[in-house]
Amino acid sequence: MYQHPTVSFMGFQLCSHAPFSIPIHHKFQLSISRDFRRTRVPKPRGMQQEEEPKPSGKVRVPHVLTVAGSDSGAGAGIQADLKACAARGVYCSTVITAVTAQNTVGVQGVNVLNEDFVREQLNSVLSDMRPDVVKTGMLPSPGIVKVLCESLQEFQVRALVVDPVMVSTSGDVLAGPLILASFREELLPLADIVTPNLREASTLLGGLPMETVADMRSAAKSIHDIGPRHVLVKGGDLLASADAVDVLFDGKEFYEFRSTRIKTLNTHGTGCTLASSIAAELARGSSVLSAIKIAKRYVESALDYSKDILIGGGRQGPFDHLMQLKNNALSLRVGRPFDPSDFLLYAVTDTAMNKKWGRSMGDAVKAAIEGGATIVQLREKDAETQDFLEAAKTCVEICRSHGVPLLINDRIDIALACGADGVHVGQSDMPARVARSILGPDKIIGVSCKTPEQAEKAWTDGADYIGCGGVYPTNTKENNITVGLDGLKTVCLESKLPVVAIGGIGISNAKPVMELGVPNLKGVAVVSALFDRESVSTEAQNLLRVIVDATKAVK
Ligand SMILES: Cc1ncc(COP(=O)(O)OP(=O)(O)O)c(N)n1
Ligand SMILES: Cc1nc(C(=O)O)sc1CCOP(=O)(O)O
Ligand SMILES: [Mg+2]
Repeated sequence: MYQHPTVSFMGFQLCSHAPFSIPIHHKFQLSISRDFRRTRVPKPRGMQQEEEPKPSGKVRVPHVLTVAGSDSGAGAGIQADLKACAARGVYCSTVITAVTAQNTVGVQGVNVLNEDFVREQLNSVLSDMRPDVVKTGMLPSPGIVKVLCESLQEFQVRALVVDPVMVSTSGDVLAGPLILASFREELLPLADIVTPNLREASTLLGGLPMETVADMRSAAKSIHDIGPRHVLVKGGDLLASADAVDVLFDGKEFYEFRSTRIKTLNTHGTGCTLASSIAAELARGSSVLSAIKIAKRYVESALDYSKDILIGGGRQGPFDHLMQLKNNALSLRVGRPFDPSDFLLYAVTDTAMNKKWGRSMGDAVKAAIEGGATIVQLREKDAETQDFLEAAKTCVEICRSHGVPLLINDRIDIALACGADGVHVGQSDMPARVARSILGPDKIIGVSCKTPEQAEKAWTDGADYIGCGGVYPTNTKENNITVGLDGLKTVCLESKLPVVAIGGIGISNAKPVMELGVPNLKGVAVVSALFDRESVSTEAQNLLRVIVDATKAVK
């Protein structure tokens, strides 16, 4: 018997061109029996994948297949699932069930995919790529639910996470009443975990009121009776509770997860993200309980991180799954890309000198920039970590407001925590290659080099510049080997990276350094010539004049 039903979503007439009711496969009849619990599809958990021989030298990566709708605004749906899995280090393949036109205002249109084509996508992925976990989101027609359940019978996976999407966070209906029966009778009995919000839990239970944590508990129990192994009722919308409370029921015990509400409107896609993060953790081998804990922690961090980002003009914005947008926006505030001319006058701070002259780190940095310093490095050998971080944050603001890059000496952790533009490392510090892998492609990394070999390694390790010295003897750095002007010239001639000269340089001897006239030499880095003086800004002004004049003279 074939029917061509027309389903209405928010006033849109949606027609699945494929039949909703298909001849029932013999195997499938078992799983739609009324006694959901006894007829659960047997799952030999993890057996299939683990028994298969792996080609030698290859690493199997955890893999989630998401079966969901596309969100053109990319805050929810397939796009959220992809980003969440990527953020959690899990591969994510996709079967698209519907394409929605939506943004931060709401859902403007829905186009449901033909269920035969959904089946084709499922076959393609499940037959070849063998996902560990399947996560479902928007399943907009009973036919699609049926196709999915059949595929899950044919291709077994370790776990099924069902996010029973029915209404979008903007209040638009994404799966109509016809789906309810399919969810209850076909999909939920197969699920390892189902993650309804309050409205979805209430709908699944025929409109049960959901006003208290006690209501959530009783809903979790009733939904568990439908067949899923675990039920997580999400209480984010619970008005009666100051905290956000989620309730998990595993058939025996209740667990409550409480967290402080994050004040943000950027919450579009939190449901999809939580479910796909749970799926990702299950794919990595976590138990359901710890998968929920980790997934919740991840979502909370992403929401907190994104609470002030602005995308779209609607009521509810997306958040930043990869927690990168804010950092990028901050580093873009420098206003221009980093350039070797930034090295002309490189000011390097010193804890003891600031103390001696009664200056805060921020005051010292401000004065150096006012005098013309083109780049700043915080080299705080004696500062306590907390004090260093607080002062570094202040210096980041000062430098940003002047468009001057700020680097941190030695301390990658401080650089990350304060949002600095990069780091400077020496031969016995964190290797530049490791620093690059931690800091990513954008941050500036400098390496101290005394020889052409070290300069070559800095280049291959992904550094952006090298510091070469000591050009002259210095009291600022103990036991420092002096390479002299000759040593500096040799390194500059061999280096593939821009070079900044350092060590004992001041107004009286900066001229011969810049007059070496080697193209790679871009400037001088100084500590005591600026910071062990009464007026940092005056010294910076005078030194900059010497450097600029000497540079002009050799051109
Ligand atoms: C620009 C610049 N060049 C060299 C150094 C020295 O770094 P390193 O060799 O790691 O020694 P410390 O400064 O950490 O004592 C530098 N800081 N800046
Ligand atoms: C931090 C540092 N690194 C050096 C190197 O040779 O790599 S010399 C040095 C100290 C530079 O201080 P001042 O300008 O007071 O001489
Ligand atoms: Mg160092």
